[in-house]
Amino acid sequence: MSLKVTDVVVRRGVGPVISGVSLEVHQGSITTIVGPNGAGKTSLLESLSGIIPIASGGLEIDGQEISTLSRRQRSLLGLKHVEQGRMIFPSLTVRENLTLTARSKADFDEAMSLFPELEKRIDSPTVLLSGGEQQMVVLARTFAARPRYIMIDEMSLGLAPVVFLRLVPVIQGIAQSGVGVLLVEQFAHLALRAATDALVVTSGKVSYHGPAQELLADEALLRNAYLGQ
Ligand SMILES: Nc1ncnc2c1ncn2[C@@H]1O[C@H](COP(=O)(O)OP(=O)(O)OP(=O)(O)O)[C@@H](O)[C@H]1O
Repeated sequence: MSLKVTDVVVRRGVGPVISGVSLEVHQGSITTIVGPNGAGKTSLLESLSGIIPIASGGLEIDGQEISTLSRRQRSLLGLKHVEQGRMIFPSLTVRENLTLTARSKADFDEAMSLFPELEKRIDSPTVLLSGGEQQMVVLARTFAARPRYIMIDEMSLGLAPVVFLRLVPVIQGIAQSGVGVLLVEQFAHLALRAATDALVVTSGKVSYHGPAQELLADEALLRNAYLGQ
């Protein structure tokens, strides 16, 4: 079972921003995508979830071709995208945010169990929560919808590394429950340490796809991943 991307091309404006990217995310694994600014990481995730079109190439979820399906149809098949910025409903409480996506009490309870520290805030409007807690709500709400694959874009934006560190074991817990995770993260070292696989995207192309530990161990490759040099 996997999310399989084959030779995907994405155009924005005049030219391609993704030029033939292939990757595969297996259930229960975490793939971290790194690459310099403007490499096309966000555009890639946006094309996979259906925010922008895939110009050519294939996208399969557990063997089913979905590249021509709408964003909503892809989501219903279990492909969820946590976009940049905290997508919470600020006036709703933590409980209400989760109720929007959980289809059963069991799903609700399992999502809450990811973040015991949210229990005491469960009836607070999410606007009153810290940035880190708000991201916990975003993750819990997404997990409550029983995804098969989750793509997470720059979850740490505006957060201190130490706050992001608290989110890492939760993302690993989500993967251990059988979800395939695709992570784009500015704190690349932290995100690579949490990952099984790594993908380096430079100028819209894959320049490395392999074990995350191997990338972490290769100084030159990692420098290239950050700077595109
Ligand atoms: N809405 C848009 N319209 C047209 N071009 C865009 C748009 N958003 C991004 N681009 C262009 O697409 C290319 C890839 O950008 P993208 O944001 O996907 O890269 P990124 O790797 O996520 O970068 P960053 O790490 O800086 O967020 C860039 O050249 C960017 O200028």
